[in-house]
Amino acid sequence: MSDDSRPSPTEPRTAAVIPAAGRGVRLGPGAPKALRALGGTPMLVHAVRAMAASRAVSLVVVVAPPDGASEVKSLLDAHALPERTDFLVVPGGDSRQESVRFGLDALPPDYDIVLVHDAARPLVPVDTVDAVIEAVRAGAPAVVPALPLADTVKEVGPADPGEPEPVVATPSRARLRAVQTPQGFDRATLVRAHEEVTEDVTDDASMVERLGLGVVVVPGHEEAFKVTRPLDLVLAEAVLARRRLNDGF
Ligand SMILES: Nc1ccn([C@@H]2O[C@H](COP(=O)(O)OP(=O)(O)OP(=O)(O)O)[C@@H](O)[C@H]2O)c(=O)n1
Ligand SMILES: C[C@](O)(CO)[C@H](O)COP(=O)(O)O
Repeated sequence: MSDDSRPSPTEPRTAAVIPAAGRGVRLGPGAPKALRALGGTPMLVHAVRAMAASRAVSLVVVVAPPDGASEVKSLLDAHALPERTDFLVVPGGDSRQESVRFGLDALPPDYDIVLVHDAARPLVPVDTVDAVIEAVRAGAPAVVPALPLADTVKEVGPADPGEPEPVVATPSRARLRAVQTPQGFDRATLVRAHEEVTEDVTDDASMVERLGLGVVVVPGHEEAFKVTRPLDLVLAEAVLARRRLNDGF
């Protein structure tokens, strides 16, 4: 689904919502994270291109920092993006959840499948995007790309001030997965989840889980990592430099 043609009129229409309204506190001082440069181009532009690389995606809704919607619009105008994809920019909210909801509210009616993709995962390969879309098309209400864990995980208990945290359990990692984006949804399911689930969650699929509906996993990709801390930016620059070398530009 990653060539230059448009999706056929009989295919379900797919839109991608990109929450990009976070500050990036863990990355350190500077511009909002999505606007910081990666290989000389704002991270958000990489994320938008990653979604638009899939032939199935015909609309990308960018959820901009609350006071930065016009800056983001100018940014998208200034960078080459595929002509077959439409773009919308809306202001974001105080939390990722709220930003995604604002993105969903802006979706035109004729989209059946919605991807939600962090601007902070700028390098996700198109094959991962397409695998998520295929699984939703095959009937899953919610799909997450995920990878097995490399580290052993400990659950810790509360600690007295100044004391080390006590380990209370070591879950078997065989069935644990580190979840990435884009997460893909049947649109009606995602909208219902955002209407009905009020607890704070860290990803959209957990809201669908709370509705009691099935969420399935497709293989994630190492290059879909999230740029969260300064070292992630170093890794992202290295991955991008390697791609540019391999592509010969
Ligand atoms: N109010 C918010 C908070 C986060 N996000 C987006 O959600 C994605 C994942 O969030 P994260 O990596 O945690 O980004 P930040 O919230 O910016 O990071 P931090 O917690 O370090 O401030 C990012 O693309 C971020 O822009 C958003 O759209 N609106
Ligand atoms: C959605 C997510 O990227 C899946 O791993 C993640 O949960 C976002 O978490 P964050 O704390 O908002 O970075």
